[in-house]
Amino acid sequence: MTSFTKTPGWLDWYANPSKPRFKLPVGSVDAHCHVFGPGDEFPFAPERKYTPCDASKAQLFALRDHLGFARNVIVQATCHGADNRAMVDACKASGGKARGVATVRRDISDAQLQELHDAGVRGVRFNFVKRLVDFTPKDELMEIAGRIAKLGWHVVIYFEAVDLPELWDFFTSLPTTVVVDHMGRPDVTKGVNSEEFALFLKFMREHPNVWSKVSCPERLSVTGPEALNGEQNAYQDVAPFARHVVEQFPDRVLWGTDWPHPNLKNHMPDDGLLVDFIEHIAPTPELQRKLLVDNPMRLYWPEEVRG
Ligand SMILES: O=C(O)c1cc(C(=O)O)oc(=O)c1
Repeated sequence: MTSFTKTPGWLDWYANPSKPRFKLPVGSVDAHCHVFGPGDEFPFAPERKYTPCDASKAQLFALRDHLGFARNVIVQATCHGADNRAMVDACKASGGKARGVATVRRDISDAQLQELHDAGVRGVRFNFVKRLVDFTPKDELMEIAGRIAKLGWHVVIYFEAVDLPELWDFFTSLPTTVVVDHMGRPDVTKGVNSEEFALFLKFMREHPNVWSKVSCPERLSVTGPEALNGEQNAYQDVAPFARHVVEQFPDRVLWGTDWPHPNLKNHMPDDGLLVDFIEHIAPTPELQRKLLVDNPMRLYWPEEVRG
């Protein structure tokens, strides 16, 4: 029995997901997923903004195998704050099949950074979504970015589209590869030709060090239909956004399930059907291979990539 009480209304991850119809390329990477606790083993952080259900490494690895992925990139979830133990434990237990993205504070020592590196961490996450984290001063983040750059790591940024103008100067002065979570959370009701999305595309076009995860249609969608009950055309309002980014920047996109899908309010998607969504955003075998294999391998397992 866990000693934590979930946030009221919390939706647990979908049990018994379907087998995807879409056949993932060999060596595909789920490049955005999390572990939650288990809370009794790896307590959630006191400063967290939500308390989730447990989602263990064994459950993540079972999902990986069921869906047909070869590897995972485990991103530190905000409910664990800067306590990376659950994520690090999962990376170490994966037998080299998982790499990690950590959250660190400026007081982390060089030796601790090296320990994270040895466990498989290759990036840090800076979060600007106000419902998830308290504000961290930009000079602190820049100092961290300078230190992790020396390890060859990158910075993952999570923000809402409306905040991009204010964050632009900070983002464009980061000294590393910069990976945007969930396409910078566009408001899909504004349409793919909106000024807001144009700014995001400009951000990527003018800065070749910026990559994007084309993930989380279930989070961004307003009209669905939801990836449930065998739906093969889920999230039609999000697909044009993701497809646009994939086609414009085929060598700088990543895809992930976002399992166990923190903070969804309306529904919990069937992860098998989420995988089927990939064909709608990366319509050719070449785009699929880049999105799911070549790009994540280059970023997270460069030592295994020849040339
Ligand atoms: O939109 C979210 O609620 C969310 C939260 C987290 C996290 O708490 O780390 O991560 C995500 O990728 C998305």
